Amino acid sequence: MSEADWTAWIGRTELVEDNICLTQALAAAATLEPPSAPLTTGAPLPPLWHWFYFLPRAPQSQLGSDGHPQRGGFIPPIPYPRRMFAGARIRFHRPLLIGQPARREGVIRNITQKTGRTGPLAFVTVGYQIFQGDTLCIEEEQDIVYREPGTPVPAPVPVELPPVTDAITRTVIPDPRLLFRFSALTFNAHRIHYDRPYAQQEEGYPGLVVHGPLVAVLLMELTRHNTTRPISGFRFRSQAPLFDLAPFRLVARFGTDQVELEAQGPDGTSALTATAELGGGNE
Ligand SMILES: C/C(=C\C(=O)SCCNC(=O)CCNC(=O)[C@H](O)C(C)(C)COP(=O)(O)OP(=O)(O)OC[C@H]1O[C@@H](n2cnc3c(N)ncnc32)[C@H](O)[C@@H]1OP(=O)(O)O)C(=O)O
Repeated sequence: MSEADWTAWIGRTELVEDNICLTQALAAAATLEPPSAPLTTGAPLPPLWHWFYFLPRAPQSQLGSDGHPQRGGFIPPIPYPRRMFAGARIRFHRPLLIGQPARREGVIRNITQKTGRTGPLAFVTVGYQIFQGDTLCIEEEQDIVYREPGTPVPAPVPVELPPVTDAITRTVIPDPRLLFRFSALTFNAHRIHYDRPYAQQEEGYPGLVVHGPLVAVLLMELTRHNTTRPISGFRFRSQAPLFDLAPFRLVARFGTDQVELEAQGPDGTSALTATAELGGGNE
């Protein structure tokens, strides 16, 4: 299938309705262990937790061998086999309220083909708007990248990371239980996150791959628990994969109106960078 055929997907839309149910928020809280008060019906859903709703509904018979829904429905039929979450940009207008229905309108915004250091890359940019009633609560753009089979990725060689004195840090142990729970919360059956022989033999990774959105959520959690200000925006880019083979470090540097965030791999690689915008200031 040619690139021209994929680009016919630009403008394709998808509507998903859901209830921002308490059960799912409690499952997320059990996984992420926020230090704040337990969530209740009517409370605001923490930022980025909308990823635990509007879950994929492809029947089992319509999953691809990688575990994702077969392409060619909403997502274009890019022929490259290896899918990764590359990044996202999000604006939070008003928190979603737990216990109320919501709807997510999606659209394929763009499809671009590039050649990276690792080989050909096809980026699909998906736009989302999430509403409760008539109120636009969240706007988001996600970049998904598709890659050809490549040479196996070597395991990172852990080094002693330099101490950080001007930032808040947290070390995360990405064990398979955490990855499994995050896959379950997002109903994401992609086998690179839980099926080690598949991740190693079919996609060439040295271990289970840590979800980019999990790292982003953990950085958001670090941010929101260290400020009283609302989060008005968030953007991140996954630059290198993290694996379940060794702990990684989260770093949050608070500025006046924004927080610069980073996830550092065990070898010191900057695996994911993000920026959280703080609202409620003097703007
Ligand atoms: C959920 C879920 C899946 C996952 O969570 S997978 C785990 C999370 N994601 C990752 O670990 C991805 C980590 N990133 C990478 O491995 C590399 O960035 C990637 C995507 C393989 C690209 O590396 P390259 O070395 O081949 O690319 P270059 O640095 O040479 O750049 C080439 C052009 O591509 C643009 N680009 C690169 N990375 C990104 C990115 N993350 N976001 C947007 N654009 C990117 C780069 O700017 C270059 O563009 P030019 O226009 O300047 O040529 C699930 O599946 O649901």
